[in-house]
Amino acid sequence: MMEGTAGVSGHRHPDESLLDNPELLAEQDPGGMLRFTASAGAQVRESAALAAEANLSVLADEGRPRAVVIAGIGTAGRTGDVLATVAGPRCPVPVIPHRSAGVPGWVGAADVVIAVSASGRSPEALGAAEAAHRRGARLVAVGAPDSQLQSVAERARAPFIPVPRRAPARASLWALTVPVLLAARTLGLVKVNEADLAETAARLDADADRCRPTAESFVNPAKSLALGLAGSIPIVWGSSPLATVAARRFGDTLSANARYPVVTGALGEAGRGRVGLLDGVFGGLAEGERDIFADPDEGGGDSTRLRLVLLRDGGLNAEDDTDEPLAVEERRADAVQTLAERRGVRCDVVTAEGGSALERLASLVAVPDFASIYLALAHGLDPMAVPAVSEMKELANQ
Ligand SMILES: O=P(O)(O)OC[C@H]1O[C@@H](O)[C@@H](O)[C@@H](O)[C@@H]1O
Repeated sequence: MMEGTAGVSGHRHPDESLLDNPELLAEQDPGGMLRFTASAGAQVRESAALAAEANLSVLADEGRPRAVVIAGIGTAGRTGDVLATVAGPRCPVPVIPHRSAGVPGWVGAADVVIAVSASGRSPEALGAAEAAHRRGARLVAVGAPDSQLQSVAERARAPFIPVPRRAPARASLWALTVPVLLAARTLGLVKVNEADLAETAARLDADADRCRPTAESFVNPAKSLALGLAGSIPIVWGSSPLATVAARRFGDTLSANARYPVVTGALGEAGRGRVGLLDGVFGGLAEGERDIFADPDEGGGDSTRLRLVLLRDGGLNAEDDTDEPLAVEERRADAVQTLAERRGVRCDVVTAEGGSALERLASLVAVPDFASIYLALAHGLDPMAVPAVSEMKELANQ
């Protein structure tokens, strides 16, 4: 164990053996981040039940809104990206994730604001809920029971979905996402049915089982993904808009849980610029320098390298003429794999599975979520407590 600056401690180099020692894993994860993450399927079921109890139907009384704004920060903000991608290009109204204080200037009585906050007290969600109320927009709020957000929603006579708090917020992605989707369904913006929710929950359960701490690295997809990434700079690209949301989520968890720098984005966009990273000092140039007789699995003290994680969707919308043709997406994903191989940059591929957009998203999020935690644990980092985030809040007085 190395003491870093300002009381931050951990191993500079990953301790791979730790991942196959469930007792030590539990010790390194005192807050139970693995357990919270394994509750993803249960979160889907619980939040669906909570949303059913809330009086969401009042949202539909005034018909289809002009636009929907999803206000929140961090993981709460990601739920807006999930809604936008699940609603897809055929969504009849704009779906706009909003991460800064208040709401956009144009929001008014014709619009719906969904304010989301796991703690129920982020200034961004609270400010948005208050602004929505002032401007006469329809409001729905999602967050911790008995929170400030609940009070604002009550004052505004707006539906509130009380999502039990699981600290930290990033362990509540599914608990927060489902009410957002169900509010949008009430407004006629997404087609998410009960079977989709049940199948998504079942997939999250099955993936949690494959990624459980007692499953050893060679059969555990999350442990092997973590070990592949250890010591490298991860580049995570999604082949479709849906896969790109999953890529950004992996960026969130790799940074917060494992404290790794990471580049994330859409492969289509990356192909016009950022793919150049593969040519650079952390890509082809570093690989060219490698000692060909060295053990390829040996971390060692030599140069840091990129590791590409490609999240491949494969898509459901082959018939959908407003989407990019599936064949284009597939060709581009194949191309970047070939390119990575040419540059000697190793590449992990996670391929979406499932019959609905939501289940496909879940299949791209679950294993990476666990991988980010195993990567933290391999470095002796508590995946739950992030001193820099708390210190930043203190310094900024938030
Ligand atoms: O969802 P709430 O509680 O508003 O938090 C929003 C965000 O706040 C930040 O400070 C971090 O804690 C994030 O992990 C979190 O997603």
